[in-house]
Amino acid sequence: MAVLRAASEDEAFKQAIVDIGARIADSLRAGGKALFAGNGGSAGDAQHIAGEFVSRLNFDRAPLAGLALTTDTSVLTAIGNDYGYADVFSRQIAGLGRPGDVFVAITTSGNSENILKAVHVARANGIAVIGLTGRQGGKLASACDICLHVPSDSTPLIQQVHIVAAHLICGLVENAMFAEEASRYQDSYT
Ligand SMILES: O=C(CO)[C@@H](O)[C@H](O)[C@H](O)[C@H](O)COP(=O)(O)O
Ligand SMILES: [Zn+2]
Repeated sequence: MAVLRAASEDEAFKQAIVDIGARIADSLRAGGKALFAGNGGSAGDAQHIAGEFVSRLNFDRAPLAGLALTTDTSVLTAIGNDYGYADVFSRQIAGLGRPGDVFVAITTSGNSENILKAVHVARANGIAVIGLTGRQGGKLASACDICLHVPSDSTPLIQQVHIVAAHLICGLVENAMFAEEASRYQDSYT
């Protein structure tokens, strides 16, 4: 896949993976949590990665505090119906987020309104913002603490690389937080 090859040769992309892994590990060590959100396929990615955090990725270890904001249909429909779809994530960030948490915003365009509102609320509440996006990153790009850009403008191709990057990030977090267990695991995440 040409986009994955281009990403793997892109120093900024690789550095962002390392920086994001370190940033999330720092937050979790300090008692924070990682909140994930996205629309459509990226909602699936948010859930997928939160699942790795709370359950496990590569080896048995204690659960990590990860939460997808895309899963509770009562919450999503109540907010969507009573306030509007643009508020479905921002209201959850306001209610569930705490200073020191990390919000992982997954948007291929970088311009989804509900994600941008959530980013705004996160920043206002002392929550670090990590963006997973595409080549340009839209309005998200300038609002992130760390932004991972996949060098493509195609939503499905960007998403395919997002999940590769998210697995790598999760592996780095796991390795950073559970060094002893990680030393017994064979595959390298460097
Ligand atoms: O999965 C796909 C396309 O692969 C779609 O469901 C896609 O996620 C949706 O069109 C999203 O609404 C796109 O939003 P975003 O990535 O621009 O924030
Ligand atoms: Zn898709």
